[in-house]
Amino acid sequence: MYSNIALSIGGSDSGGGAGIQADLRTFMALKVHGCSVITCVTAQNSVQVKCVEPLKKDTLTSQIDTLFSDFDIKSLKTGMLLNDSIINATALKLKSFSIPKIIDPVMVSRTGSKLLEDSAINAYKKLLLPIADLVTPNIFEANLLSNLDIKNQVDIEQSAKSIIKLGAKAVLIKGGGLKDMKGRDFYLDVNGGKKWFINKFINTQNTHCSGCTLSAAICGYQALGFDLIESIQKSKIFIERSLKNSYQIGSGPGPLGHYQSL
Ligand SMILES: Nc1ncnc2c1ncn2[C@@H]1O[C@H](COP(=O)(O)OP(=O)(O)OP(=O)(O)O)[C@@H](O)[C@H]1O
Ligand SMILES: Cc1ncc(CO)c(N)n1
Repeated sequence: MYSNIALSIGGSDSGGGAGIQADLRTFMALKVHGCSVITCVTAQNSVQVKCVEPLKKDTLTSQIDTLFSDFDIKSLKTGMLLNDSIINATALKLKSFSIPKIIDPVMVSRTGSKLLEDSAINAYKKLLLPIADLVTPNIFEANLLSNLDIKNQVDIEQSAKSIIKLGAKAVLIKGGGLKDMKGRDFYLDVNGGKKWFINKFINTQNTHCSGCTLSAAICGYQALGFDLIESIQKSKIFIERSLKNSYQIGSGPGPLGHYQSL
């Protein structure tokens, strides 16, 4: 029986750069069997998100139930959850699973489109952060979760403290959104454990869904049995290699090169 199984709960990116497609590629590169629960379908390429359609609540929950009734899923991550209703339904299901849960609070695409309705930020704070083993906001998302305007390293550490107060067991704030912080991510946990995880700056425009890839890699390494800190460490190596191997497929930022990573 093959038991290295991970689950991604998120949106489909028709361009194949982000969302479920990026997560499954990441799992595959780590030799983890990837399952997926689609929350919504996006019509997306490298320059725009043209339309978004959420799935019906029953279709969403049925995917989760069907997977857990048969597979021994070892870890899971969430990505694009779009609205209150999807966050509510997902949180209700996830509460009962005692596997590592990584919450990537996807809010806006690299091309600037909203992937989360404004009114749903509170649902993230109330329902998902309290059940998160790790939450992985970028700078923009950390600002919204902590009501700050992060400008530097000190602000990042302050924001992480606020996010822990919302109930997450650990937080990893990704520095990619600040000019001098690309590759530098700050980790803080509920026990006061803290660490800067740093990878080399890679000079590329092809960073479409570097965030999805990082959280999927952490989830994948946890499915392989590594603890959280080891999983983050390994994922930072994975992300650096994937950024080095990234490529352009349209006129905007291209995807990461997961396959060439190992
Ligand atoms: N140019 C870069 N060189 C090296 N590492 C980078 C670079 N840009 C981002 N990273 C790293 O990639 C990971 C993802 O960070 P980023 O801040 O880009 O996430 P994100 O904004 O959620 O991405 P996306 O919205 O595209 O999914 C982090 O570990 C970050 O440090
Ligand atoms: C479906 C989906 N999930 C996540 C992102 C984040 O970049 C995206 N652009 N699309």
